[in-house]
Formats: sequence, structure tokens, C-alpha cells
Amino acid sequence: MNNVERDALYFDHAATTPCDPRVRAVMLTILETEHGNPHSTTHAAGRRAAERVEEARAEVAALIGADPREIIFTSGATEANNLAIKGAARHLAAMGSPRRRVITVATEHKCVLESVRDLAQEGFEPVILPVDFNGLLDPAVLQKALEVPTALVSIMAANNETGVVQDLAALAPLVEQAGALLHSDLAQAAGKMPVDVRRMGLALGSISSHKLYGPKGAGALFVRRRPRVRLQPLFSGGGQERGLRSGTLPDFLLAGFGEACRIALVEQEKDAAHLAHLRDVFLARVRQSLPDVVVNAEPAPRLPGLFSLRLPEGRRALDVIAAMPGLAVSLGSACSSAEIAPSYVLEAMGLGRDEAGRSLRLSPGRFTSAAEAERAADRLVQAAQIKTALAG
Ligand SMILES: Cc1ncc(COP(=O)(O)O)c(C=O)c1O
Repeated sequence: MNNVERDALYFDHAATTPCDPRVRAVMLTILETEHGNPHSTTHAAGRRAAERVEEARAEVAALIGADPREIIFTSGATEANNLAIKGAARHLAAMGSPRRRVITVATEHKCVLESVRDLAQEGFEPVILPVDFNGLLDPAVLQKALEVPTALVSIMAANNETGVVQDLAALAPLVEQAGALLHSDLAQAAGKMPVDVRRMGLALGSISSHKLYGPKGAGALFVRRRPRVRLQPLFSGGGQERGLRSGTLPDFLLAGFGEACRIALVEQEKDAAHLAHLRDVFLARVRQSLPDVVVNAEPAPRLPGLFSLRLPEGRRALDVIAAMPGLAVSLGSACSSAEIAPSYVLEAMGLGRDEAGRSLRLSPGRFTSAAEAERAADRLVQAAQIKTALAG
């Protein structure tokens, strides 16, 4: 880590988390001392690698209340989401199912939205449902969409821009009654809030390692066994992962992912309390100087460690970020050249161009201290006090 990185206040854990030192230690041991292919089990080196993979599978399963046989390793949540949505829809079509509707929500991650939209080319009917001002999906809206025979519904557990937590326990029975499969993108939720695939009524669920202090490049898809959910694989190959995901598994990454899940399960409540405290410290301090600051979707149930802050009128998030180089946060908007396009997530919640352009995403983490939250608040206030004219 160089000095710039060490001095920076990192408030962008929703984008990615640093590897937990305990995760790093596990991965380094494997990199330095083990070299087997987990699929070459005719010798001890391969068998050891396979054991590492199975240990990791058990840890990932435990974090979300699944059976280890229900975990398919992938390269991350993007791949898991693609496999779940395209794989399930294609399998049903191949079995002769007349169900063509695939439903998702306007605030989903791009990899879900694009996977659903891509299916239109294969004769499916993508339906993108709206959310209310707090980013929540109204069960009545889902119920109405399910009047047409539906293959699959994909609803994320927690949103990556606002932290809004959907009420899956209330929505799942509607999907089940309609005879459709329910998939959830759990990338932001796993390790950050209690996740139980049975209680949530999921047929499929996607996780990402690098969102929970594990390495980048690893993820998993939960595929329910009873009643059994079948998928068409995305890749042709050696038939690893029960034929659903061919390719040699990266044992050291998966061991790190497993260790990250083990830690997350043990420390999730402690982490959540810590993150809620950091958020409260940060917001109280910011509001002393900027009382008009708003948390987008504040009334909705939200993750404790991820919030979208709307600055008072007259400030532009892009300018504020530029004025605080030592504080790493995300824009609540997608940026193209010098223009700010409102984030589609905030736009779906009814925010206008100006409101979205004043929004920042902040996400402290497990290793952030209260003193750092105070320093971050001071830097933000200082930067926001450099009054900037709104473009347009
Ligand atoms: C909600 C959500 N889904 C999916 C992804 C993609 O995850 P990955 O980087 O593991 O492909 C992310 C991360 O950007 C995310 O926040």
C-alpha cells in the first residue's frame, strides 16, 4: 500500500471491499505451498485442492442457509446473475414450457437488467417493474405482472446505490403462487444482513466474493435442490460444477471467498452495528453544517453501511467529489464526458436530473473507524461549502 492509499479515506465498500487480512493469509498459504488442480484428483496435490474447494463451498452455503450441494462457483455475481436468468429461462423453454415472461425491477444492477433484456432476442418477454419513491417494489405491482404466465422473477435483496432492502419474504409467496422461479441478486446483501435462502423463498441466488472482504474474481450461484431447479449452462466444457459451469476452479480464490464467508457469518451482527454507528456519526457531523442534506430513500429499510446522500441545492456531486481527493466515494450518477446523466436507479425512484446530480454514494466498511467517519464528514462539508453552480 503506498502513502496515497494509506492516507485516503475509503468510503466505497459497495464498489469493492479490501481483502480481510485473514482471507489474504489463507490465499497466500495456498499460493505459496499448493499447486494442484482441484479436478485432477488422481494424486494428493489435486485432492488437496479439491478439499479446499469443498471447504469453501460449505462456508459459502452456511452464510446463506443453503446446502453445499446447492452452491455453484462462478467468477462473480455478474456471471452468477447471467447463469441464473438465462440458464433458467432457456432450460424451461427447452423443456417446452409456454412461459415466456421474465420479470425484474428497474433498480437492479445492469447485469440483471441486461440479462433479462437479452432474452427478448430468444422470444422471451422482458418486463421491468417500477419502484416507488423509496425504491421499493409494491407487491400489488408484482402481482399484476404475474397475471401473465411467468418463467422467472429476479428481485435484488439490497440495492447497490441506495442500500434499499426489498421485502423478499413478502414478495416470494406471490412468485411461488404464480408458479414462477424467484432469483435474487444477493451481491450487496450477503454478509451485510441476515440472508437465508429458504426464508426468502429463493430458487436461485447470486453472491460476489469481493463485496464481502474476499478476493475479486470469485462468486457463487445458489441453485435450489428441492424442488429441483434446472439450468442450461452458459459455457461448454469439461462439465465441472455439476455440469453447470465448466472451467478449472481457482482454489486459492475460492478458499479466500470461503474464509470471507466464514468471517461474515460470525461477524455480521457486529459489523452491522459498527456500520450503523459510523453512518450515524458521519450524518450527525455533516448535518451540523449542512442541515438540508437528505438520505435518498431514508424511510425504506436499508443496509447500515451504504447510503445515498443528496446534497443541498446549488451543489453538484461531481464538483464536490473533485474537491475532496482524499475521500473515496461514488457518484450517485453515471458520468459521461463532462455531463452527468442521472443514475437510472435514482431516476427510477422519481428523482430528477438535478437531485440525482447532487447525490453521492457513501459506504464505510469493517475496518473504518469512527474518527475516520468524522474526518470524512469534515472533508465533505468543506468540499460542499465551495459553492458550485448547477449545470443546466
Ligand atoms: C448488486 C450487484 N450485483 C452484481 C454486481 C456484480 O458483481 P461482480 O463484480 O462480482 O460481477 C455488483 C457489483 O458491482 C452489485 O453491486
